Amino acid sequence: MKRAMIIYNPTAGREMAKRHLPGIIENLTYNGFLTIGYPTNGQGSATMGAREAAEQGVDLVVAAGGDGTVYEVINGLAELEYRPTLGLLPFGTTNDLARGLGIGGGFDKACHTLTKGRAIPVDIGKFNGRYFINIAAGGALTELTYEVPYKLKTIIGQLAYYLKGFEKLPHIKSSRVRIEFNDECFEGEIMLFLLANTNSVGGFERLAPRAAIDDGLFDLLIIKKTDLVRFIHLAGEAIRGYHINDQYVIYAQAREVKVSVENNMPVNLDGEYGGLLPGIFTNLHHHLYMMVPE
Ligand SMILES: Nc1ncnc2c1ncn2[C@@H]1O[C@H](COP(=O)(O)OP(=O)(O)OP(=O)(O)O)[C@@H](O)[C@H]1O
Repeated sequence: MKRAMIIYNPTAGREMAKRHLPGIIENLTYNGFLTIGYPTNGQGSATMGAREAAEQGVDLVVAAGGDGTVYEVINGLAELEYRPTLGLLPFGTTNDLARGLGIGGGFDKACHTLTKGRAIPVDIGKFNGRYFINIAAGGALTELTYEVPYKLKTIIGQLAYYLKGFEKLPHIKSSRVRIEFNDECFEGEIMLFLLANTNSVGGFERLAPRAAIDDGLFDLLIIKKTDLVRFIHLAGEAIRGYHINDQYVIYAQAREVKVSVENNMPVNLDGEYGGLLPGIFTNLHHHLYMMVPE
């Protein structure tokens, strides 16, 4: 029998993971997996669980939670020689990665993907010794995802992020950066930059139109300094995917991106705090195997 570990965050999203756990174990067991559940109990817990699973030679590690749980699991696996296949059960608030990979459509479908889907090689990103799989970002508003308390997300879901965004919007500032990618270099004031590994970022689905999780490249977006009105207008364009040709936007694809800053700038990795700039973002091509729908 193969072995699976379900690393579940009981506090993710509307706190549904615990309720579904017996059904998940039943489903995996019927499909030939000896399955154990691993509840997370705070920061770093999913990382430890994933490491433990790999050391035990488990075949499939399932991140059952939101993007933050996936991020922690990736960080547990990335530096190991033996890396089990990764599966997702999207129980979080936003579930960007799951949406980007077409995993969803209800609990039964997501479970079906774990046992009957395809295992594909996927890229992950590395930044100053940390790893991410969906997005890395810095600058205006990018810190809001890890500033929203999880209790608020449990009560009002994604609205909690929007409220925090509105609260911060009037105070956003530009930052001076130097961003090197391919043979190009941008130096100047920006509102934010973003590196995407899928086209599902922060609930937007057209932000990084060419992003693919297995192409060895990040989609890089740099939003240059604008006034608030223009910035809000750009956000509206981004929902429809019209932002790419805007004069304030630089859009490129790159395998490695180096970012230097004048003042310390925090980095958001998959919605979690990912340390401070400066640093280099590197795409690790086909570093993991993941279960995706057939
Ligand atoms: N038992 C726990 N109690 C409180 N926090 C926890 C617990 N287990 C994990 N965490 C924290 O939860 C965060 C990850 O949450 P996760 O991303 O899974 O859900 P979410 O925030 O609701 O969803 P999303 O990221 O998709 O919006 C991490 O910061 C992690 O440290």
